Amino acid sequence: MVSRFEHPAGGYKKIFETVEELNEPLPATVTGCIPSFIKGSLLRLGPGLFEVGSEPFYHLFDGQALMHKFDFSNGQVTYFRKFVKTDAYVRAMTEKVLTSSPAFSHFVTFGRFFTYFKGVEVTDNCLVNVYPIGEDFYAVTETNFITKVNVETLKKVDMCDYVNINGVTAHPHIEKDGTVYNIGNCMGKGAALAYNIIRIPPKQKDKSDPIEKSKVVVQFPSAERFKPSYVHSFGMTENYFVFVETPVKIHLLKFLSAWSIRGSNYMDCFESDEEKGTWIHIARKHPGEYIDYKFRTAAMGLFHHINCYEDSGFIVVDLCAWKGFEFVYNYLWLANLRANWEEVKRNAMIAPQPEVRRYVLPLDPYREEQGKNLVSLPYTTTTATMRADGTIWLEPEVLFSGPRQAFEFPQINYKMNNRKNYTYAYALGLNHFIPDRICKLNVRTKETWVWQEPDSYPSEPLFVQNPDGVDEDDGVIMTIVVSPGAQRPTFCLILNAKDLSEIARAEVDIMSPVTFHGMYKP
Ligand SMILES: CCCCCCCCCCCCCCCC(=O)OC/C=C(C)/C=C/C=C(C)/C=C/C1=C(C)CCCC1(C)C
Ligand SMILES: [Fe+2]
Repeated sequence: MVSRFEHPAGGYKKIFETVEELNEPLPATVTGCIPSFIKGSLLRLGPGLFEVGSEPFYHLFDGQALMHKFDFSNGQVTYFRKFVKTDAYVRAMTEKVLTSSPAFSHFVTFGRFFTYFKGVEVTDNCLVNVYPIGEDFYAVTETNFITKVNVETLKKVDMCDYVNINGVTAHPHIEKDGTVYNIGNCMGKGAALAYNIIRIPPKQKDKSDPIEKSKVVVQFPSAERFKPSYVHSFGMTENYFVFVETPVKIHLLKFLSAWSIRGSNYMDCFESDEEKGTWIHIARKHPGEYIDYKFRTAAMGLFHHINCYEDSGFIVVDLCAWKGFEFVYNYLWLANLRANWEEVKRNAMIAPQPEVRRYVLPLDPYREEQGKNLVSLPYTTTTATMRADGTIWLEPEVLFSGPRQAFEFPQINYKMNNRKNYTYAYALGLNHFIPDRICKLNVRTKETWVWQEPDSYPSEPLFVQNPDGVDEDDGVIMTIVVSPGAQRPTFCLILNAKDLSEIARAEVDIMSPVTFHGMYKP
């Protein structure tokens, strides 16, 4: 599952360049045969504006949110994109005029692009993901601001108006009835630091906005009094929430002062705890109740959970880990990503290394004597051992490991197998942080499949189930690929999820930048 390609021509630099939005959809050229069940839209978010006037943004996550849409109807495909008209975007466009003024000497990535809320400035630049709440769709980042969209920007919503939270992740779990669960930092407001799980109910019979009925269902305590960890996603089984508290910490003082110091960047708010390792917490879902088991493991970075499920008194937690305590975002400066290939490789040599891992958490950890492995699931080498101090030490099973070859931005057949003992995971392959292939992993046998083409840069692979299918991998993978040297450089690629063979592609004669996350809207 490692990359077959080197990228000496540096074509990947183009996916970190500014593009313009469109005024109307572009028709795409289709090759192959689009499956008849693909009738809907592929929606994706990412950065689209990487500078303001002559002043550049510096970090991958600073670019202004651009929403992409491929529409599928009767085998015909169109492509459309629009910047989300957030306050951050409007201010960037205003600054664009200002930067031509000689009085404007120093551009501040962070301070200038954050909007005020209750005395603290927080960004609404929703470049990370899009997901449904009730009958609406929201473009999101990781702060308290989410933006209602239908490609056009509809309205900005502040989650602080409804729940005690300082941000929510871009990775909620959504149940079959539309109930949304999410997690976010809760920085005090009279209480200790914590992480709150919130629940947004599904579409309401009385047509009211479900967001108004959002509730905190359970709270995880913070390992450190003044330094919460950065949280990007969480796990959810039938009956439990799983929260991995990594050593990447938000330094609160720096966080609060960052807004008032010119030249400060949100990357300055993070620091790594080199000693604490990783704490894994669980909580019961119905009713919400924190369970004070002290699961501990070695330091790791974590952005994306793959899947979590219960099996015979255990919780199985599969995730895309990054070894060690260093923050991977420190390697995602645009200067690093736009560097020449040899330098890109050199940077990735010293960065944390990726690994797909399985952890198993015993739900009854006190039944065995100290020092014995508590995990008795027959299909995994994972261990959990009670120690004298009452902590339970976890050792993972490695499901996939390739130095500097990440299996990241993972997806599963969420509809059929989320929260279940599943077999297949799909992901974007990162070659020294450059996205250059689509991967599939059988988490039981560790068998792998790859789709890859020279000088082509795909994005997160979304799984869409064949409605007539029975197997977990009866369906297609949809991804947006950018091939900068091609005549039609952007295309939506549809792969057979069984073996990652190509079914169809819909190409447009326009360049596109990188996208992070998105969804298929039937
Ligand atoms: C698609 C390919 C990209 C190419 C390179 C990728 C390399 C990736 C390597 C690891 C995986 C990383 C996954 C990251 C995925 C993602 O989508 O990240 C986007 C995250 C963003 C934009 C985060 C923004 C966070 C903000 C604004 C946080 C604000 C906050 C604080 C700084 C402290 C207090 C809380 C609050 C307000 C949330
Ligand atoms: Fe993410």
